[in-house]
Amino acid sequence: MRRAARETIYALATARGRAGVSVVRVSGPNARDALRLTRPPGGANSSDGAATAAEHGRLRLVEFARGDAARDEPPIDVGFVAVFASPRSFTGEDVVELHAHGSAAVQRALMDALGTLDNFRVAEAGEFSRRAFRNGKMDLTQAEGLADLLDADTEAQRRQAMMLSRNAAQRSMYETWRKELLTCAAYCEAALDFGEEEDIASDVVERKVRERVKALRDTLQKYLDAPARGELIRRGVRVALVGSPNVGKSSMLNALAGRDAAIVSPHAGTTRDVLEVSLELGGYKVIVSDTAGLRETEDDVEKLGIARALERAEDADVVVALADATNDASNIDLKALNLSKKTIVNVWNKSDALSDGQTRELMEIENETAADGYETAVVSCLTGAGLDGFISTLTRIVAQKCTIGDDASDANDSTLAITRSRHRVNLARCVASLDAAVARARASSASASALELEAEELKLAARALGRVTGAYDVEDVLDVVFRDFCVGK
Ligand SMILES: Nc1nc2c(ncn2[C@@H]2O[C@H](COP(=O)(O)OP(=O)(O)OP(=O)(O)O)[C@@H](O)[C@H]2O)c(=O)[nH]1
Ligand SMILES: [Mg+2]
Repeated sequence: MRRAARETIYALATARGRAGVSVVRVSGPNARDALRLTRPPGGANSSDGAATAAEHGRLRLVEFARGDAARDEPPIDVGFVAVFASPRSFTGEDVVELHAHGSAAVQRALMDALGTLDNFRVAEAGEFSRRAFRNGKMDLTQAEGLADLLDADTEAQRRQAMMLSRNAAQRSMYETWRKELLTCAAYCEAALDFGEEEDIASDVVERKVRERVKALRDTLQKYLDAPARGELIRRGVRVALVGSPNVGKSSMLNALAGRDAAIVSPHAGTTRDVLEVSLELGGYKVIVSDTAGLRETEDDVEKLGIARALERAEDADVVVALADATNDASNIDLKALNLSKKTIVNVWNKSDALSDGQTRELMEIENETAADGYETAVVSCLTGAGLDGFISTLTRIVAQKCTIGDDASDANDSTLAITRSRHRVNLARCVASLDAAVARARASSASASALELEAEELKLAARALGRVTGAYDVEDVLDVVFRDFCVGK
């Protein structure tokens, strides 16, 4: 999919379809040729200079025409043109932006006209950003941040993406760590160079390298062990609604979604498959799954549905275990499910149908389960009673999962260290190499070959970190990072 940057690329930078304005972006060595499609307002014969003398970054009012040959033809549209001279542009190349009216016909006519220019072709998805990366305008973590910003639905996603794309905060974390490792590797090599004097070698390695490597290893491990807040904010906190058939799981999904997303019926076993709804709670993205009711069954389709429900519960960050408040038998045995480490909320639904005696009994059970560390709620999806309380409990849990206690700087750090599985994999690789380095050092203290191997492991560890920002092995990761971009970005 990689094509030469010698070609000039163009694409619609704004969404396709009807809008007030749409922007076509052109980037590459011949980008200024796009100015040949522009002429001063009033036609070719009015005083010249609108296009060719365009000032860097300034919008100029122009007419768009089909090309040099058709100067006397009526214009395609009237709009603005802006020129960003290399290297002061998004891609680092010469960039020209054509701002026209946002209609399908104008967009098509402009794109067709650009297609007639020599060495021009339509951009591939993410190609502008890829060129920006190649020209050193951003590193991979910033490119990922930009992709996240384009995808951001919630406030927390937007904030995190801005931090990644603008401040290069993630890059500086990884670069600091990488430099530390390269420094340590350099000490090892320096010790090797003075190898004849064994004392110097062991002294340097012992004091400087080992302590520093161990400290860094522990720091990185801390980030790996910390809850994956950055990832959670990006992909959303997963909440699974599980319970016996007919307890009101689908009713709860509909109540949370504020619409009839799932079928509700008095027949036990109505929901067979997993149904997902995305919501925003407290500024965070939440994905709620309605699942098939759990019970013994001979029905093959229902069995499949139940298997999926259990899988969903295991994958979820929060499990909402629903039961029918009027029916003790509807409580599921949570211990039988593999839900260790999950946050569990016990919800008793249908509180509207409780007798006074049942209400008292339920309150006792509620107190017991709360004492066991579970969150609890008593609600009625039918009347809406208790739902506000339940939703604020859920919001609190979601916010806790996405943020961290009091130390704000620590919160930012641990949220930013890992925002994608790509980062996690490389961080884990780095820690593995550091462990290997420590093991080498321990196995044969300060012998020349051990030092050499130790330096090698440290460089491998540094390389794993470099992969995150794009300092190494760029070709392997480019397609992964840029594949999610749309055409025109
Ligand atoms: N009285 C009362 N009935 C409710 C309440 N919530 C749900 N129901 C009824 O309970 C029945 C089952 O509701 P569903 O939401 O379909 O239950 P479910 O847990 O999704 O059931 P399955 O998909 O079969 O597992 C329906 O007839 C609902 O109208 C409630 O709060 N009070
Ligand atoms: Mg259902």
